[in-house]
Amino acid sequence: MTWQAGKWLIGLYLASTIVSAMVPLTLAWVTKLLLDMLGRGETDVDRAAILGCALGGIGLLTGLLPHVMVYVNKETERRVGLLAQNQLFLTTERFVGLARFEDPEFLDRLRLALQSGGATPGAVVAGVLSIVRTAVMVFGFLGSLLVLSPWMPILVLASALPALGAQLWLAKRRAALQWELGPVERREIFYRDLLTSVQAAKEIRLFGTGTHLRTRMLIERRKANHETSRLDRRELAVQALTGCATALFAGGALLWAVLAAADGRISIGDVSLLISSIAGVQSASVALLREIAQVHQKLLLFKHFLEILDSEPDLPVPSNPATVAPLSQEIEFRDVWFRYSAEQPWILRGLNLVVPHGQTLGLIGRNGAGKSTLIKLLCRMYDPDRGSIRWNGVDLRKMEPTELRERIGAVFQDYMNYDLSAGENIGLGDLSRSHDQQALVAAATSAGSHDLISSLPHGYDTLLSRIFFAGGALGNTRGVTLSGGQWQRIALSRAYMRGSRDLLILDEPSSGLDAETEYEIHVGLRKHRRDRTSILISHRLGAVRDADLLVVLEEGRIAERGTHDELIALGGLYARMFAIQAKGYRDEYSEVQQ
Ligand SMILES: Nc1ncnc2c1ncn2[C@@H]1O[C@H](COP(=O)(O)OP(=O)(O)OP(=O)(O)O)[C@@H](O)[C@H]1O
Repeated sequence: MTWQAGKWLIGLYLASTIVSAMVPLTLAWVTKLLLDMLGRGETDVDRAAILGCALGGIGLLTGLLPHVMVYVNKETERRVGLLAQNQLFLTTERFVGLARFEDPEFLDRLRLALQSGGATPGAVVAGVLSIVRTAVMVFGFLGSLLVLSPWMPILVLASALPALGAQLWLAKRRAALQWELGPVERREIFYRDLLTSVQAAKEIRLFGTGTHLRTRMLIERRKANHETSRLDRRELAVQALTGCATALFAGGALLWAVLAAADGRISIGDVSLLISSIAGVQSASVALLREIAQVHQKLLLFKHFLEILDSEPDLPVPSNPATVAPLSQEIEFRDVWFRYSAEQPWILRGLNLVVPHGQTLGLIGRNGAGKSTLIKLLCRMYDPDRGSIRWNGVDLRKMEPTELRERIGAVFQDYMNYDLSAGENIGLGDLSRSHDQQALVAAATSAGSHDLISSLPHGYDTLLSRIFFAGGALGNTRGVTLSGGQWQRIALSRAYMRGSRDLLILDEPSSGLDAETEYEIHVGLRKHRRDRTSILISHRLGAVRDADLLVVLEEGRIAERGTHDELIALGGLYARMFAIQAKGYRDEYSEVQQ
């Protein structure tokens, strides 16, 4: 990935790494040669000038190289970050179902992948190169020490081994801790987002829950802090121990050098070389150990990124998927059983239902009966656990979900409000026509939102947002805030952008609409539905009564089915619910009359 991000960057980084690794060692040797020359009282001006120039060059490189390396490192991280982010979101786009996004473990992994994926490949390459650089330095200095005394490099290496073991253990613990703290940190983020989101601000103020939510957020933060500071303390203890060992070793070596120089066994230049080498080895090995541990930890975290990239598709699609033909026959639910997970109860229990092409199905039932679930299965957001759903007789499992959804227009109960312009909000329904003004106006007119949009300050270009400025040609113009029912009409317009699709699904399309608008929309819908297949869910029975087939769901089973008149004649749940709603309207009407 890093190679893809920029080959020349890697080349430049590698070159500066090797040169910077040679700098301290060269400096130590040039200094030794200069001191020895001065010690011998030599007056070779040319040699002194060469050594002086070498020192100047080393100084220049010492000043310049770190900045070049920081720049190259940051540039690599930026480029790799972009690539990694793209790959991660491409992969999540390939999860065509919903189950993954309702799985806490997946969400924890995704968060870590987002955190580590962007920076890790670049950081690992930088870390590995830095390891190479420090290793070159360490071995160069060890070589210098070998010239002075054969046992000194062995002692240095032996003293570094326990520190390496401890650093690797700490790195593993850190990576594990980040995984363990995933749920804690996600809950903290949840409270933090609540406390700063405009959607939650109203309720939080009304119910006075701000302090309560802030306390909960801080509890999560404290839990995370407690664990991380425990690990930091362990790291401190390890570093203190290794620091003491290093200082003892350096002191001993220095003492030996001074005594050896006093005996005339080594020169002043050798003492200088030994001091530089010991300091060089020790600082380089501290850096080396830290880099090894950090790269190790980053690779452990990067595992989450790779696991997401390698995940199996959430909804299996055959290698040769069936083409999704225009709906010409029927949609059939054949003995469909479904539950959201093995630990949860059955939501649909052996459902058998046929919706013939060109007809309208009205779905009715109490809260939690399974109506929206049935719709989600029909859009192949999940697969049934048992039984099958068939489109023109072909099992949806044999189809590519994205191709199936191309044939469906839908408004879900929990539709989205996008902080985009009114036109964009509607255009998202069909990106291929999102710039077709006529199509946008036609969809908005069918859903009763054209007059509303026309009355906005910039018509279809008006930004519908409380949290952004319009930007572009409209500069710092504030967005417009719509009411709940107005948003619902925009969502309905979005579905109408796909109005020519084979199947139109509307889950509670009019729950927030005023009576007049609801009436207009239903008249429009009736016209639109003619000769088209549609499924309508509504608790307002007046809105679905003229459907070709009404189905009452009760605890995941079909309790009643028939036309409005048949169900009224049956005198069951539908008839009772209809009577209660009709009575409510009649009572209110007679109160108004009196
Ligand atoms: N993503 C989900 N994960 C787990 N359970 C779910 C999920 N979505 C819905 N359920 C459960 O499935 C049951 C049926 O929900 P569904 O939304 O299909 O009901 P509904 O008939 O549309 O209800 P309503 O009229 O209130 O909209 C409910 O008990 C609900 O708790």
